[in-house]
Amino acid sequence: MFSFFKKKSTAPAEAPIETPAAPPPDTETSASGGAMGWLRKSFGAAPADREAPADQEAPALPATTDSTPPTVALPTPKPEGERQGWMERLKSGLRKTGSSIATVFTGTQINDALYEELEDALLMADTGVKATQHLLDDLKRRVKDSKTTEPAAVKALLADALADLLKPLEKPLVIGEHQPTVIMVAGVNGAGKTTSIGKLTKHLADHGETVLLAAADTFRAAAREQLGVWATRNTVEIISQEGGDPAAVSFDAVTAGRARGKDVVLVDTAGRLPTQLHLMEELKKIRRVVTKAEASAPHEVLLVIDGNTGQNALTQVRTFDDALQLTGLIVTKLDGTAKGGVLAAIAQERPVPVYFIGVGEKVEDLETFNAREFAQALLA
Ligand SMILES: Nc1nc2c(ncn2[C@@H]2O[C@H](COP(=O)(O)OP(=O)(O)OP(=O)(O)O)[C@@H](O)[C@H]2O)c(=O)[nH]1
Repeated sequence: MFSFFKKKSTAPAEAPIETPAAPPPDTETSASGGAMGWLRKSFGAAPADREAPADQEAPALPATTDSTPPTVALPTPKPEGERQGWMERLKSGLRKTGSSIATVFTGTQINDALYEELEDALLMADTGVKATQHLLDDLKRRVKDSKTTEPAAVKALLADALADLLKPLEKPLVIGEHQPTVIMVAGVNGAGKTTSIGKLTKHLADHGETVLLAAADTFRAAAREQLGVWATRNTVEIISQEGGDPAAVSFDAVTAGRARGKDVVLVDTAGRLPTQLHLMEELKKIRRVVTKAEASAPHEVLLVIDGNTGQNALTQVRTFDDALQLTGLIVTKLDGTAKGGVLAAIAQERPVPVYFIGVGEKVEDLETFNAREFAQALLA
């Protein structure tokens, strides 16, 4: 599945633990735990040029025993069979979105009717007015330049236009530039946060990463339990507390992650609607308090969006980005959705990088986002 890179020494696996109540967020704590093995790797290529928020510009945590610079490399090529398998799942997941677009190209002529039909199909796929207009203009230019006369060839040109539009969203998640890499995850209820964190944890753990999970949903027992299951399954530690302040749990987790030499701290937050202003304030507080625990953190602020929600997902990206200065997205549930065009809308209107896309509930159904693969799968 994901591509991981070079691994240095590994430490023995730790037993999963449930920690006691978190300390107050304003107090520096020294959590127990021995030093772990150090790893330096990345999910892929160098970061794209999205500006880091001002409060993320503090120097990186120097607490590392590893003199090797972080690996920032291109994704490891997947074995042929594995790659094929993913493309098949992606294609089948996107079939509902793609089929109505693909039907447009079954005629014999390239004329206004074709473009009108295409416009309708793109809008129906929740591509949004701006991205639809952009794609149509770009496509017409490509058709003219290439003197294309076959509708089937126009479909290939649309795939090119779509891949170019989506390209700025393609960015790998880099792990290893900080010790630990602190990743905060937010999203509306049921978007797939905990599942995506679980899948990420599994892949990180499978590749020898030491992970600490923070169950910052202190109110919903089921959410903590769900995260706890992933922690146990992957033999990683979890900081969990019933009731109390989610920011305090996050603070404790980051402090413990530093003290125990973890590679990654993943903070799972409670689901909330962007319209619930007090809960959005709570998220901002978690972010601030994480920075108190580690000046350079959070290194990633991810929003998980449900691909089924189409244009609503774009609204969520805007609002959460304004509140938290997002560094990346995970788009889930692209399987069976007729609204997969929303990625084009995001690329056009709020291009926050898409680190992963999900096309199912299984671990292998979450993969890194590749613009060309996505465009090809959509118009297959
Ligand atoms: N079909 C499909 N289902 C998914 C995908 N990702 C997650 N799910 C399912 O979506 C449901 C909600 O996922 P959770 O991970 O619990 O969502 P959450 O955002 O943590 O939810 P809250 O804790 O309530 O905010 C679960 O049944 C998941 O199995 C996906 O890519 N495709």
